[in-house]
Amino acid sequence: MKTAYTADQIRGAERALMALLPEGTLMQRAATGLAAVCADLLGRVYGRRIVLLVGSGDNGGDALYAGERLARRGAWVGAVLAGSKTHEAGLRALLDAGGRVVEPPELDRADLIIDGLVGIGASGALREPYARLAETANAAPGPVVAVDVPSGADASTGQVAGAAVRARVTVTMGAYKTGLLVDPGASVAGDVRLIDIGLGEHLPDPDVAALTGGDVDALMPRPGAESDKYRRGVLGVAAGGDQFTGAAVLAVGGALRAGAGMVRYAGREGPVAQVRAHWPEAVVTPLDEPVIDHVGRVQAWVLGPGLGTDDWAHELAARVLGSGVPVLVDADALTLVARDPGLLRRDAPVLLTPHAGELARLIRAERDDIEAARLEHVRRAAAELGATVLLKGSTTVVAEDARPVRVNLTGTSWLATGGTGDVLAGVAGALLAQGLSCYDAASCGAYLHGLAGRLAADGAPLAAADVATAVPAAIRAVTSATS
Ligand SMILES: NC(=O)C1=CN([C@@H]2O[C@H](COP(=O)(O)OP(=O)(O)OC[C@H]3O[C@@H](n4cnc5c(N)ncnc54)[C@H](O)[C@@H]3O)[C@@H](O)[C@H]2O)[C@@H](O)CC1
Ligand SMILES: [K+]
Repeated sequence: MKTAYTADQIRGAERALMALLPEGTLMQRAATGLAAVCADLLGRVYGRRIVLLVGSGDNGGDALYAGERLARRGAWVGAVLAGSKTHEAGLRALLDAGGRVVEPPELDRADLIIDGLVGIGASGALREPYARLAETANAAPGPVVAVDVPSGADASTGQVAGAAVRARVTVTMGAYKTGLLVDPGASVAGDVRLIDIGLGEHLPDPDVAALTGGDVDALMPRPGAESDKYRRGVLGVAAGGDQFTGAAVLAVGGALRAGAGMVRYAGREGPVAQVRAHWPEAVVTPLDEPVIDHVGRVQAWVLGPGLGTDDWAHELAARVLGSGVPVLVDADALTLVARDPGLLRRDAPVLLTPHAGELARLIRAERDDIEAARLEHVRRAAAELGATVLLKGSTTVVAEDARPVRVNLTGTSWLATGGTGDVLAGVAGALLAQGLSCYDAASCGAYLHGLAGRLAADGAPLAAADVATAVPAAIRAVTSATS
């Protein structure tokens, strides 16, 4: 599990550790790690031009001491002092090592820029002159290495309220910060390298966590000698309408590839014909009326992709949510639930899988506000709706009351194409039917779906059906990486 923490949590751990160590030890550890990453990025240190952006706090101190180390290895190092004050001992160390104080135009001639403007001590949008320096660094030809977090991205939330440094690499101290795993912070952080400064045992329970392939492998249900198709998990899919027949095909396709023992599809005439034609493996029940009594036993339902939002769909949603098994609610069913929240009053677990627009309707918020503060809104939704919520997007996040938010790191922008959400619903639904909790089914489903997207895209456009096809390869990849 890759775990991440808020600024306050990191500060608490740092205080506990600092009490045990001579003053300045942690900053020296941080600077050593930072200088090593910079040297690695440069390839050759001697004779290279390195410009430090130095803010008034300890983030600037880290940059200055790393600059000292690089200057001792023969680099030309200049520091732009941006704050009203400067870490004095750090500046002295840099000057003693042959470094110098320079003006911002030097940024344009740098082979490497180190962003030590602000770290976990930042509050709010970058003020001047920091904001302007961040923009200048972004426009300069040399790569930027951010110290701890890219200045301008909130360490605790990943929110970017104004200008922010766009880093090639972020060297983060002691532990990942939440804002490095969640967009937009994650996308300005570049490649994140973690420097161990010894915080380990002082860290509390994480704020957010990201599954690794090994975690998914450990959570994935596997058939045993005693398994049969019923015991492996039967998923019901109530999706598709006469208008959107493809959603049903894609959701069933995702489910069939993710290990369900059986997929039962129930729907109207149009999608029934399509599902039958694509998936002879699925057990298909045409519905004349919106009832599910004759569909057969299922261990979980996927409800909603392409279903429509008319009275018929509402009645079917009420029947499915009235069943006693876990239900994944997606797409049109989210619209139905937003209109009629009473549908969610049930004892069995619910997993909601909205994108930002759908979540906006569910919790009466603005879509843009949700995109800007994904963690805050997904947590609020889980608490208010009493459900597990998977918020889709450039970083997919999964919230359930009182658990760390799970962040998915496997996605690719190529997945932003029609129908991939239907496949995700099928994959996560199949995991629910196999007995995973909503929290695990959602986060493993997002992981496998993202990885399948990467495998299917391989740097080129993909169609949603390709993602479903690649799900077994994604499962194999997590298994072979850990066996
Ligand atoms: N505390 C520790 O033990 C360690 C801290 N380390 C470094 O120290 C950093 C934290 O240092 P600090 O607590 O001094 O805080 P920072 O250096 O992150 O920032 C605080 C300074 O920035 C200014 N500031 C805050 N928000 C601003 C904004 N929006 N625009 C412009 N200026 C703003 C404040 O006035 C203050 O002077 C970490 O991110 C890390 O880089 C590392 O050296 C590891 C050890
Ligand atoms: K920084």
